[in-house]
Amino acid sequence: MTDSIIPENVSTAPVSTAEKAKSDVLLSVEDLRVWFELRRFGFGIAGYVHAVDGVNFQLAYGEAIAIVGESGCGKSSLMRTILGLNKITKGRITYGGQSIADMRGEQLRKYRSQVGYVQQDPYGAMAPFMSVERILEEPLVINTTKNREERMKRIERALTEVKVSPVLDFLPKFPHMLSGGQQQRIVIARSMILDPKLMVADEPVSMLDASVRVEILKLLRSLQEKYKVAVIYITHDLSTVRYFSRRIFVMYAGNLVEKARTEDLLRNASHPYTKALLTGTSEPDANNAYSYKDVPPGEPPNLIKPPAGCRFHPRCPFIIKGLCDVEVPPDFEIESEHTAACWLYKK
Ligand SMILES: Nc1ncnc2c1ncn2[C@@H]1O[C@H](COP(=O)(O)OP(=O)(O)OP(=O)(O)O)[C@@H](O)[C@H]1O
Repeated sequence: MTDSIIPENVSTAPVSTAEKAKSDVLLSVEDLRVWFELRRFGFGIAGYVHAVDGVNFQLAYGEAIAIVGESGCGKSSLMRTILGLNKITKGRITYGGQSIADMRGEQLRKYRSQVGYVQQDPYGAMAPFMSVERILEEPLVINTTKNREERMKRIERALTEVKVSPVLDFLPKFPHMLSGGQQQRIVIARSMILDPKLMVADEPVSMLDASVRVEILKLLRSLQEKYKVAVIYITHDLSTVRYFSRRIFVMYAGNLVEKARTEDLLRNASHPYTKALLTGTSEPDANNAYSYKDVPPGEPPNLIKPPAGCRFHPRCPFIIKGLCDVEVPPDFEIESEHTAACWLYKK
């Protein structure tokens, strides 16, 4: 185990409630806003892209969640901010109780070593001139595993965990010599090699052949369960999350509009946008060829000037005029561990 910046006595057991005791919370995102400046040549700031705009959630030790939403809703901006790559405009992210914006030097290095990252494009994620051995050895060298023998043991263990075999055959290979699925296994091995407490997987299977997607998701799931690593799985594809995460957060135009346990969200989707997403999710059912699905028309809003009130109101078939187009809806409780930011659920 690498040096931890969080107390060692903290439980890594799977969680059962969303309202976690403080000591069970690994990551807390509080009223997070990430706005990107739009610059006009020579005339300063012309406006802001409100990519993440008031996001709140807590992630427990060892918990797997999915953040689902269509392209441009702010998923990657949220993920990059958690990784410390985007500046926080407002709000806070804490890890083990410490604000990541306040971390400096050694503390920041330790935080980064405890957060694994699996990208969408495995080939782009690896230096093409480095062998598998060097790709996996580099984080160990940077994070002061001085002993070469120890490094090799960890590399072999990581490759065995991601089911790449025979291990020794893969060590001298370069990324272009591997299939897409094998490349993603190496990226996963690299993300796990420092024994992270949190892994962020950004569309990890969307660039892979359909035949290997399930295998890679199952692998991530089994590593999550075995090592009790918390996972944030980011995807636009609702059909893949049901096999993966304990909770689903639905993101629309910079906001999390619905949060629920996976089975509750699929059984009792409440926000009109979630319903639309589910309607648009294809199931491998031959009868679908004969059915018509009524998906709400329109496009996601421009995040430079998002609509007032609920951001989904211009597309919503259930709009309450004078309310939805004026006031931002808070999270209303639908059932235990299930909220929807929609005025339809005001008591
Ligand atoms: N560095 C940046 N500067 C300016 N605007 C940005 C920047 N990064 C993202 N954006 C904008 O923020 C909004 C959200 O983008 P983001 O990539 O987070 O969405 P996404 O849901 O991950 O979409 P995708 O799946 O297509 O990557 C988009 O309008 C995007 O153009």
